[in-house]
Amino acid sequence: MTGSNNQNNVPGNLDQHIAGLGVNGSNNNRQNANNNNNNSNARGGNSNAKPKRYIPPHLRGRAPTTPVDKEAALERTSSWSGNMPARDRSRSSERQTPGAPESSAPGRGDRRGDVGDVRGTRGQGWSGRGDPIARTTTWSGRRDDSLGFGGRSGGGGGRGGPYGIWANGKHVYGQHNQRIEVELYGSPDDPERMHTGINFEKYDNIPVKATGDDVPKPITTFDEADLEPLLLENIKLSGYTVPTPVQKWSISFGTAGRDMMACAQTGSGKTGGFLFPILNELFRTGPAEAPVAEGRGMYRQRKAYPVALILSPTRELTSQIYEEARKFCYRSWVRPCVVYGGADIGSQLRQIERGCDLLVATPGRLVDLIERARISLRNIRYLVLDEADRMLDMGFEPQIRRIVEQEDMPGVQDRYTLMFSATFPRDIQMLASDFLKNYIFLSVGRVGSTSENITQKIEYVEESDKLSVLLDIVSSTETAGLTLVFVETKRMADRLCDNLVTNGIDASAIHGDRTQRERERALDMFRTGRTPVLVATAVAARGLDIPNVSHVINYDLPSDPDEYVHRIGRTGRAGNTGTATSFFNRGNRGIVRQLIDLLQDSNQEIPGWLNVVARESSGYGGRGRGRGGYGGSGGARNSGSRDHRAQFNRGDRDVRHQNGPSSGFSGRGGGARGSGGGFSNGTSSVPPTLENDSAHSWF
Ligand SMILES: Nc1ncnc2c1ncn2[C@@H]1O[C@H](COP(=O)(O)OP(=O)(O)OP(=O)(O)O)[C@@H](O)[C@H]1O
Repeated sequence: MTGSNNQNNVPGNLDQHIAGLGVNGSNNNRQNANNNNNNSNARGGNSNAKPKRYIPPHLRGRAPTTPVDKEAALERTSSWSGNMPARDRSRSSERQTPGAPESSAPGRGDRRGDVGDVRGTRGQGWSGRGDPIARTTTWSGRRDDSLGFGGRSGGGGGRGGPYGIWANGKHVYGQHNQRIEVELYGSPDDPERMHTGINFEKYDNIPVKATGDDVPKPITTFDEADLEPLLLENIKLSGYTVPTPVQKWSISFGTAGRDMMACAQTGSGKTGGFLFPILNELFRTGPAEAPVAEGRGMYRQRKAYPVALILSPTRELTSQIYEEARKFCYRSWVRPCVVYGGADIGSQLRQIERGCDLLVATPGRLVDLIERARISLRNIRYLVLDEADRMLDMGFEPQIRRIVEQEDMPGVQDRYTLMFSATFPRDIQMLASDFLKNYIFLSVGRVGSTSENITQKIEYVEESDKLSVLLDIVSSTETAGLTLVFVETKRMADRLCDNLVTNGIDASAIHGDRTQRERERALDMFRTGRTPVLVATAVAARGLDIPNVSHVINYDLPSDPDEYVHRIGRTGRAGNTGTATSFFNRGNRGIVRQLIDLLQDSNQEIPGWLNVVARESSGYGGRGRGRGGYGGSGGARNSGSRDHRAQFNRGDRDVRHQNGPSSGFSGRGGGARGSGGGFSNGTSSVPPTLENDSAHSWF
């Protein structure tokens, strides 16, 4: 695809090697990019010619919708989002080009404006997909608030509304509501809905290991799992027919009442992995006892007492988890709620007041609300740290300790704690143990490994050539779907986005310096295909689940291999396939060994030149890590560790053989190295053993 493809197996020392790769690659790439621009291809053209507009595959052939006045919609949005600063008008790509075809999928930003208008007419229901807070406000108008805010029972169920209640020790379901069902679950042909891909069933071939005392057996199917009927119904409405491995195990751990630390590959269903066991138990057991009222008079009821708390590191991921929770809480007594920074706190407070049983939050906003005495954690029975390794690294750990240890949350013995991530460095595992009791460590695939659904390419590209190569790639007709481009700095994200727009590519940018409104809008534009290229910083690296992302490009490679795993994991989700291309040059030598480990581990092709770089870069392995997990001159990948307790030889059991009849192992033998062949076929009779595993240098 690019000139740098020809550079494999170049002999010579590192500098010659790199210099040669850069020069040749750059010329070819420039040439290619220019050719592409002159040809005015699928995604762009030169700046003089009118660019042909790119239409993502899932929107092709659909009738354009009536254009809407987006600026007016944005203004309406301010009715709920408070005093947001004016949008940066320089992001020309995020405004619809006059006369350009409108996406048939209505943008969330536009619908959000409508929702803002609807808010004053509670109880009428709606079917848009706007702001979750505004939406909940509308829904929540049907609750019987006289019952207080402890989160036990709304009045909706009893009056034919969509809300369930808990009454006389029984779960009384709310009524079906077709509009809400369409809004929550979409329709089968909804382009914004994630469809499982051809490799979904192969998740069962991934080796699973659960270690700890008395590990219960996993469930095999949703139907046989003895799930609460309403949860089962909602799972089916969501289009899930078969549980993914992490769900099979976590549901059984939930039933057994065990804490867990679960590590499973990106896009393999970890959100359901923590929501299902929690909701199953909540649906079965009902709400907590009402807390003793605090304060007096009208202020008495203003504090919420959630029973489940899910903490996640970014606003967008928090919002996404909340959307997932809404699907599975439908018609139940459990009211999900969301709070995160950057959004209007007044709306969030009103939402909380109307009922808050399951709270999804970013740590900063939660601390704010605790300080305002609007949330108490004393009723918490379930605590989830999603992206747990991130939540416990240096940036978040003090806030997490404060929330979990220094407020009124029940202690570790009196709550269930669940931690999930695709990566779990050993040092963070050790730290995490402080928050868990007698937990089960679950690993689906190797800890910190990438999904084999992602084809990983490493291209040698000098800094000065990156833009040309990127233009070449995003302009290529081979590239279908949405493309997510990661850069290291916020400034670079803006600059690159502008460069792409100048070159006729419809792009938007997301990073921490943009207002929340701008961030959400950029994400909406991307999700709906109106700007099929999104330039992002690490803020979009973890957890985001956007259908049709077919290509992730590391314009700037991260220095942390775990960050690499999360970034490329935005594609190749739910059994779909995807491609990740990373630009590598001499500035990235610090990650070369870990990168090779990751590529080997998921049976990817390793360019010959990368091995040469690795050999000649020994000594770079320990540099530039963002946290303490990757030290050492050899640069051994710490995240490859399994359960860190194993080193103490405390009798942990390899329980992979309990994986159920439909499972089986990948047949990768002593790991993926050298075995070739993409996703394993599951027919091998040689499951990996502890001995095989320990042959890996990074265990
Ligand atoms: N059992 C299932 N059947 C069908 N689809 C599923 C199932 N479980 C999850 N999915 C879908 O798979 C996609 C990925 O799930 P999810 O976002 O939970 O992955 P994840 O493991 O948390 O990824 P990440 O590590 O990136 O956070 C989602 O679109 C989700 O709806």
